[in-house]
Amino acid sequence: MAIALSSAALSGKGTINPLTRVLHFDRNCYYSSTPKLKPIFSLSLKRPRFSSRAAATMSYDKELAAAKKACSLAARLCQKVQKALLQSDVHAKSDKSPVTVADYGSQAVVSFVLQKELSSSPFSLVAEEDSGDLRKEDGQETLQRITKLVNETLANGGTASPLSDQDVLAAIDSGKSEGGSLGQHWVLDPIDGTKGFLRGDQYAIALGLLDEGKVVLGVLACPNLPLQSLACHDQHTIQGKAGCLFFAQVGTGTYMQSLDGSEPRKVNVSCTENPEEASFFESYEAAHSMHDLTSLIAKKLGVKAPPVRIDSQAKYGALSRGDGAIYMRFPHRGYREKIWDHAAGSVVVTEAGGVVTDAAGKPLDFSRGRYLDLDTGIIVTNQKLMPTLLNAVQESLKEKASSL
Ligand SMILES: Nc1ncnc2c1ncn2[C@@H]1O[C@H](COP(=O)(O)O)[C@@H](O)[C@H]1OP(=O)(O)O
Ligand SMILES: [Mg+2]
Ligand SMILES: [Mg+2]
Ligand SMILES: [Mg+2]
Repeated sequence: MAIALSSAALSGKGTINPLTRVLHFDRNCYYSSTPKLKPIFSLSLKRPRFSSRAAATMSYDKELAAAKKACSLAARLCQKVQKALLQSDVHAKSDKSPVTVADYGSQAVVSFVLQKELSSSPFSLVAEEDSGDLRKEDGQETLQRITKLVNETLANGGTASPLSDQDVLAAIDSGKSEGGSLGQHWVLDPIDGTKGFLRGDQYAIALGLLDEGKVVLGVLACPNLPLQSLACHDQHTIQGKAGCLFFAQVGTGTYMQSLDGSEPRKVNVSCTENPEEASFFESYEAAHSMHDLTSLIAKKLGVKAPPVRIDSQAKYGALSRGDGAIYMRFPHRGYREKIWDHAAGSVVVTEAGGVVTDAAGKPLDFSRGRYLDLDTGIIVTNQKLMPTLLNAVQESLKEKASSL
């Protein structure tokens, strides 16, 4: 099927801009049985701590409900800021302050809501932002804007007593945990895809929970992601509603609902086995992932469709519902991946039947602190395609290295 997508279409707006790209998507089909792993990569789907699906379901229900509430409220805050940003003039768009306000505001809201909803449990949060700049003299005006925004958002969510500037700083700074392999730690990217946020395109509020170093639940709020599959859009389709909330709990599958609260539906990754029919996602920003390398891999695989380039962990969400079949991410030399950029996304995809590994085929290890210690890149696809993808990745990396 040939379809056309524009950055405007992907961002949930109704116009097609001159950057419209023609894309081919595989037909969506879904896993119905427990996926089996091929031995080429050393992944374990064992779920320690749980002896049954029921036990897994019971274990994190309360945490999941709190995480969904926190991310939905933070998404409202971000939407409000992005709307104001897009209505402002061109000069204001290159100003970084709106995204700063939304980043801090989102982190404060998530932190506050989790602590309030789960007040009887110890709280540890590994989050991207800290309040250092807001505590400086020239940060006071920004802090006041953030506090106002946070209070407006929480009042809409039913919290009556307003927070002070100091409460907001404390909520942001509770994200300083180092994580690790012991106990439970929340992992938050308050706005993942800041570039997309500023452009008016895709971004996500990404929240995961680690238990003994494993991601046991994840929530991805994607305010600009269309509810309909990206594979269903064409040039002539009027853009439908946008705003998706993906959530997954280990052992129970992945679900998606609209951010304004529709009934959740179970989602599954694409089951295509033929790489020629597969489409692949990658970063919109060439500075975040090597587009030349992914194009070499795609050529080797025989992928016919051009890449679908979108920002943020919205890629994991879209992949979990089968909008495309592959996600490849190869940051430039020297970049260190952080756990908050993949924790929520990885559990959303794996619970939908997908596999997430580094370029050597190893599972991502979230137990080593704030950074992921991995080999070269991150690749994501369904169980059947992974061995083929891994081969193509490793051959392409060798070719690239020998051509240098
Ligand atoms: N130089 C870089 N290389 C790779 N990723 C980056 C780089 N700079 C920022 N990022 C992070 O990449 C992620 C989004 O990438 P993409 O949209 O391309 O998938 C975000 O987490 C973004 O951080 P941030 O959360 O601050 O936006
Ligand atoms: Mg990020
Ligand atoms: Mg971020
Ligand atoms: Mg950032």
